[in-house]
Amino acid sequence: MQAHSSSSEGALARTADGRLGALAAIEGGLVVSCQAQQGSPMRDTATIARLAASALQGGAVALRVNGPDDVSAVRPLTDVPVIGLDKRMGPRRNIITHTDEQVIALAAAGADVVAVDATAEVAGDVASRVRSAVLAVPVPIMADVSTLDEGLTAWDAGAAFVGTTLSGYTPYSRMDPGPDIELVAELASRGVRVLAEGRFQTPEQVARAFDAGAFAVVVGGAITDPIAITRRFAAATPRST
Ligand SMILES: CC(=O)N[C@H](C=O)[C@@H](O)[C@H](O)[C@H](O)COP(=O)(O)O
Repeated sequence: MQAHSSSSEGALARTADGRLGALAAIEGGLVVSCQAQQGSPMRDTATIARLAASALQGGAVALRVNGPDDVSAVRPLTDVPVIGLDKRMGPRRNIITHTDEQVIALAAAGADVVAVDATAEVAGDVASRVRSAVLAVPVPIMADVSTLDEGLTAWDAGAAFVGTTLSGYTPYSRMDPGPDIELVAELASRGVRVLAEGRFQTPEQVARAFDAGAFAVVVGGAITDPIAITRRFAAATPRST
């Protein structure tokens, strides 16, 4: 078993330019993902900014925001960390930031943390992809992974956070209807700083992720997607087919 603590120290050292606050600000809190896909009535930068402001009033300790335009709009609203990503269509519908150009654009737009796709499916060589992103910008990198192996590799390559974001979205990862708390526990037990993310629907699940060792929990659709929220309630009605 490799020691994984050295990457943690590396992440802290990399953020000693004043960004150390990002780690401390996120620890033990709720991060709210404020995103809307093309085709949604919510897909409008001003609307995303209002979602972000609402999440902040509700107690979010950080925000996760898609694309440089939305990051730029949300940045001036708050001092809490903004995790930027750039989600594109590709072999699957949710390819997260996968080039250094995207990483640099997000940091330039004001992201305090940049999330990258660290799945073998997209990155191929996960270690090289993460290392390259780490060297490209002076802000911490969050590696969005789908499996334990990807998470450990990304952490050893210098990611400041590993997100369970993509578990259930690669063909080889665990496909659970709910959040992958098992992956959170597996990563945390190896000393990885884990952001639990993906398919959280209830506060009880959030508490379970912290019990499993999560550094913080990211919730998206259950808070910020009125279409998905409506569907959940509509499905409980006699009219639902
Ligand atoms: C897989 C993928 O595309 N995830 C994206 C990553 O940023 C977002 O669409 C999710 O909303 C986010 O991860 C939060 O997850 P959830 O909305 O399930 O709470």
